[in-house]
Amino acid sequence: MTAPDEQGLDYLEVRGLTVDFDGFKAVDGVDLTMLQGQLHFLIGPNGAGKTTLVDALTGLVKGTGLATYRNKDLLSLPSHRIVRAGVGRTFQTATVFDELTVLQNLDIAAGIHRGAWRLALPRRRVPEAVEEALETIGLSALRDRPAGILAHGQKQWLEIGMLLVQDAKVMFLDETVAGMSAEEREETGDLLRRIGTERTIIVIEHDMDFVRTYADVVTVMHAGKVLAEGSVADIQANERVQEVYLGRTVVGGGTEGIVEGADNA
Ligand SMILES: Nc1ncnc2c1ncn2[C@@H]1O[C@H](COP(=O)(O)OP(=O)(O)OP(=O)(O)O)[C@@H](O)[C@H]1O
Repeated sequence: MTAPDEQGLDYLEVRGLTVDFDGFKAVDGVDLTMLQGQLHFLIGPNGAGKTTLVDALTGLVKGTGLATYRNKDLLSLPSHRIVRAGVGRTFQTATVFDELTVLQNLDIAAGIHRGAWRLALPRRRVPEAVEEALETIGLSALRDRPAGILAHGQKQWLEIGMLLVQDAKVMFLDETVAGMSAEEREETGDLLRRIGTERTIIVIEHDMDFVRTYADVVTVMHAGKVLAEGSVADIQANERVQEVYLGRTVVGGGTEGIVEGADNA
């Protein structure tokens, strides 16, 4: 098989990633390869270590092992250098500035690549990347409105827009569709597919309908470790995954369902 880089694809490689909180391994020897162009979902019961894994890869907690992106070892970089290396994330709770307009939020996010003195200069026109991001996230018409008036789903899209203008090539999205309407979920899934072709996107998700509809690859975590990885069908057929989610083995090992009863896991 040709290696991803030989095909000109970007990827993030994680080997033996461990996060130890005073002797408790919240992430315990995780190996993962996340490839550009695939929507990669990270699922698992509460406390499985999903957010801690992302925290370690984005410099918020200390991890050991290896995490390589474009020849950079993410585990040795402070969080602001990880952002500059092209790796960004959203949080479970939106972190937009409510009093600032949609445009100002994007402009500030775009500023991470400008020096401090240039950031202070007045801007004559909206940068192209910001215009493009507004269009992509579907908020052009609301550009001059304060972010505080946005609906829940729109705030999440603005956060994604902020990653776009930061030129994040790797995006970790933490429970992005939680609390969204069915329509907003569909729009979000379409948005992820559109921006995902040129990026490496990893979504932490509990909404199994969303996972089933949009995932190319699913990694299931349990107790800090990778329990299983594969397509949605592979994961649904995996008895260990069924046991973890439902606390029992499904009779007949049915493929439908594992995750059917697990939406609130
Ligand atoms: N700073 C910390 N100190 C000690 N333990 C922590 C810390 N942060 C997280 N943990 C523990 O690590 C484990 C993994 O937590 P984490 O939030 O990564 O799980 P998760 O899979 O993201 O869960 P959820 O789906 O509920 O967000 C949990 O047992 C949690 O209590």
